[in-house]
Formats: sequence, structure tokens, C-alpha cells
Amino acid sequence: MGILEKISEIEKEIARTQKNKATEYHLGLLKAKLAKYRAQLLEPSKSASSKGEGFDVMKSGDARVALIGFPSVGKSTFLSLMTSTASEAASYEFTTLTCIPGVIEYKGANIQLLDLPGIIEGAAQGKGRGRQVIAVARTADVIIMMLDATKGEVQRSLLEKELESVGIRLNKHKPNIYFKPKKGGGISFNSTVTLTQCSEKLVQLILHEYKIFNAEVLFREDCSPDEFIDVIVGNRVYMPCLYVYNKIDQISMEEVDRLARKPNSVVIRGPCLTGRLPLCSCGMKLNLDYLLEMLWEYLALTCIYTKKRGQRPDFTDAIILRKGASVEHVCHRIHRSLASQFKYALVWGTSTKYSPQRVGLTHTMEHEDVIQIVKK
Ligand SMILES: Nc1nc2c(ncn2[C@@H]2O[C@H](COP(=O)(O)OP(=O)(O)OP(=O)(O)O)[C@@H](O)[C@H]2O)c(=O)[nH]1
Ligand SMILES: [K+]
Ligand SMILES: [Mg+2]
Repeated sequence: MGILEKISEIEKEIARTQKNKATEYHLGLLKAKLAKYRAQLLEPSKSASSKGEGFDVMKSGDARVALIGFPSVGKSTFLSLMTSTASEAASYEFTTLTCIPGVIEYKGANIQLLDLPGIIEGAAQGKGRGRQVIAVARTADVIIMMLDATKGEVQRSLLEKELESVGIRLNKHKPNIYFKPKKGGGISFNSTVTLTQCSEKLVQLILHEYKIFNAEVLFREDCSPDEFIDVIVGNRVYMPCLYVYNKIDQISMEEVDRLARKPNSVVIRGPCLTGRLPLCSCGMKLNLDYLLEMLWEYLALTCIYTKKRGQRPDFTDAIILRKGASVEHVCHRIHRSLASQFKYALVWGTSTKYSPQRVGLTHTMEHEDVIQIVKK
């Protein structure tokens, strides 16, 4: 039996197994097996065809956003609208065949937006250019999942399943479980909270399935067996995802309203003049400003302002960094050798208790902090 068949067998068995106390261990074990086979599936295949030419786009700018969606949902239309790059858009599927980068300039940051080929069910197993697309998605800071508002929710759950199956976790945080394989001593299991989904026995069973017999496990959160498996397997990426419903000119206002209220979602319309609602009438906008605001929030970038001694901070030119960036990151951004000449820094803002506060290189900066660096 091939891996795909094994996976499908297990999925079927999970589907037909009723979820209750008596089947809990059996289900946990099946899930562990499933995760194992999926991991095997993703191991780089030896054939050259799986390596996609045109997909190796250099990372540039302050953050990267990947456009993921079924064919012809309007990804390229969106890229052409948001950036100065033109990506061919047409009414037939698979118009885009490679990765097309564009840049969104927003609040002083350069956000790299990647247009990608449409993906379909089975993408993770190599259908279409699914594997290449997903490999690019893994490198993004945020995924924009573009959906055709006229197509219903099934596209969304299919895509979520595809990404889920390759270890991409959307809008979830890393499970708060301490896990450390050991050389000996058996399995030590502890939890700081009451567990309602996992037990010591289930944890042991799952670990044995992965041939782990010695480890330290500490649950600091009431996690599910799937989340525990994610921790064991390890190579998961936790990524914010913004669901963008496009082509809302084709659906009723009630439906637009319903979609707009869904969590993590934005509704937009491309600049299409053939829609039912004429452009720029009845207050119906493209809604792109709102999308950008949300995207900015999801990217969680940190803007730092610098200040020279005795002068006011320069609010016109922010240094844009990832969340959690340190004073050292700020130094590197200003000048390559600044960190080596660094004596201390004064920081004003929410990251410090006092304003200003004297801090060292390891201090973590927060959004809109002001920094003055003092050299040796
Ligand atoms: N009615 C309507 N049509 C739109 C909208 N946005 C895009 N389109 C049309 O949808 C079709 C597909 O657009 P593309 O931008 O090529 O879609 P894509 O997702 O890049 O497609 P592939 O590259 O083939 O995966 C084109 O005919 C667009 O003009 C919209 O908001 N409303
Ligand atoms: K298309
Ligand atoms: Mg396209």
C-alpha cells in the first residue's frame, strides 16, 4: 500500500470511529499515525519536476505576504491593484504559473506581496503546482487566503485542510507544552492545568508510536492530542491568516454582511465593471483600506523611532522590525558596526518602566518606542 492509500485508510477509520471515552486512545493513536505518514509524504521527492522554476523569489522588504487561493478567485487582480507590479489576470483558470512578487508600501514599511498559481484539492500531495505554492506559503509572515464570495465555504475548508496537512497552522499559537526527549529515565509527565483532552496514558501511547520512550513532558495548557503531536513532530509553522472574500459585487448585500462578520475576514471587490453593483455607487467601496489596516495588524510589525541627543525624535522615518526585536536588531538596522560600539541606549515608550530608561542590547523593543543610542 502506498502512503496516500494508508493516509486515506486512516482518515476513513477516524471518520467512522465515534468519539467517546472508550475510543479516545484509539483515535489518538490513529492521529499520530496520520501525522507520521503526512510527514513522509512531504519529504523532498527525488524527481526534478517537484522543484519549481520561477518559485525562488528573494525575500525582500520588511515582511512577506503570500496569496493563496483556488484558481481564478482574483489573486492576480489583487496584486496588480495593490502594487505597481502587473500580474496577468484572465477569466480562465491557472493564468498564473509562477510566483510574482510585488511591493505594498504602507506606514513606511515595504511589504512583499506574492501572487501565486491557484491551488486545488490535493495540492499538498503534488497536484498542480501545489507543493511549490505551499513551500512558498511556509516562508510567509502572513497568508492572505483569497476566496470567491460566490463559491461558498467549501473552498475555504478545503484550503485549510491542505495547509493543515503540511503542518501549517492558521491563526493558532504554538501549544504551550514543554517537551524534551531524554536518553533514559522513562517518560515523566506533568501538567500545570487541568487536562480535559489528554491524559498521561494517551500521551505515553502517542510517544510510543513515535518510538519515544524517554522524555520530559509538561502541559502548561489544556491541549488536544493533535496539538501534542504537533509539538512532538516539531516542524510546524504557526501563521496568521486573513480570509479575503473577493467578488462581492456578485452576491447579495445580506451575504456580504454575513461574510464580513466572520472572524479574521475581510470582504473586497476587484475593479470589475461587469458586476451587479456599479462601481462607486451606493457607498460600495473596494474596501482595500480596511484590508490594509487588518493586514498591518496581522503582520504585527514594530515601528521604532530614533532620536539624537538633545533633538526631537525623527517620526518621519521609522525603523520597521519584527515583533520581539531587540535593541541589537535596531543597531544592526542603523549600521553594521553599531552594536560593537554600543555603550547603552535610552528608550522612551511602552517597553520600559521609566521614560527614558537605560537599557542594554538584549532589551526587547515595542511598537512606537523611541530610542537614543549612546556609543562607547
Ligand atoms: N466580478 C468580479 N470579477 C473579478 C473580481 N476580481 C477579479 N475578477 C475577475 O476574475 C477573473 C480571474 O482573476 P485573476 O486575477 O486572473 O484570478 P487568479 O486568482 O489570479 O487566477 P489564477 O492565476 O488563474 O489562479 C478575471 O476575469 C477578473 O477580472 C471582482 O471583485 N469581481
Ligand atoms: K485566472
Ligand atoms: Mg493569477
